[in-house]
Amino acid sequence: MTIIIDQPDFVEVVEKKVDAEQENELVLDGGFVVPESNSFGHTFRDYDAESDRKDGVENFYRINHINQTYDFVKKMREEYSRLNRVQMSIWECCELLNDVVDESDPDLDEPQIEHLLQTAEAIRKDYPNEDWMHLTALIHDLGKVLLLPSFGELPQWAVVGDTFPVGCAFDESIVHHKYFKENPDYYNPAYNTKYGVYSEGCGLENVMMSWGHDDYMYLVAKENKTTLPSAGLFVIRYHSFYALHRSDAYKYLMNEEDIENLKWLKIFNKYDLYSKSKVRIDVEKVKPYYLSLIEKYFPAKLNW
Ligand SMILES: O[C@H]1[C@H](O)[C@@H](O)[C@H](O)[C@@H](O)[C@H]1O
Ligand SMILES: [Fe+2]
Ligand SMILES: [Fe+2]
Repeated sequence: MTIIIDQPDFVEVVEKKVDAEQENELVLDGGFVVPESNSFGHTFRDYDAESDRKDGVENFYRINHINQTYDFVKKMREEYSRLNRVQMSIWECCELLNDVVDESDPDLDEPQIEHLLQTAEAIRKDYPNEDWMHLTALIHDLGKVLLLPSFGELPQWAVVGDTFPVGCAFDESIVHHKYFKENPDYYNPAYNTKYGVYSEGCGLENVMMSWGHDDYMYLVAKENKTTLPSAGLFVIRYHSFYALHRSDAYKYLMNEEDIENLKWLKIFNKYDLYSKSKVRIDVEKVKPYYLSLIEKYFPAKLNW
């Protein structure tokens, strides 16, 4: 059995069938083995597969699509740019994430810290010299702390799930697109055309994305003056933007720098998605390595 995975147009990414004993798996990036199914036995990101999680995930997207409006996002960005809630280190935040459950994810019901380490360790194996990618992977979902009381205890629909631009038409490729019909922006002529409030090649940094853990963590990293390269910040900020990195929608909003950074995002996504498994990482064993990266790229305490 083979599964079809969108091919990123990046030379280093290759997929090939492996030998008979691993016949259910695909090799990616010259080492990473892409499992055929998630821990529930379904193909990844199958939002229609019958499972215990299906209805909950669909209901999540219904509420998400109804409420993520241009005005809502604007308010949230203003509110959270103040970063006046908590002071803590990156590692402290990783530990906090253990208390978080993500209701949007059909592929994962493990504690979030497992997912962070599984993603980071998988990338580290295949890209040993790109330490900034290891750290990017470790922190990419930290913004999910928005669900916790000291960060405003936002509802799931305002924190997790795939993201998409607001202020222009919602692309058909977005998961459960039909629920946008209940979003007021869907009927607003200022926001419901191809470009909406944007223009061709304006650059994603000028586009407002639905509010959630991606944009929040990007703000935290940037405002606390991380020295991660621009590709790392891009990965954090757009890793849930599946319409772009999976379906090639909204490409006309990108500028040159976005096009470059998208190559890394496509690589990152394979690890973010397919490393979700029941294989546990020994946290204490890998902790010193990640602490050294945190020290290299971040201040000891950050404002959140
Ligand atoms: O359900 C998942 C989960 O919330 C991830 O953290 C996010 O990045 C994905 O885009 C989403 O599909
Ligand atoms: Fe995420
Ligand atoms: Fe993730």
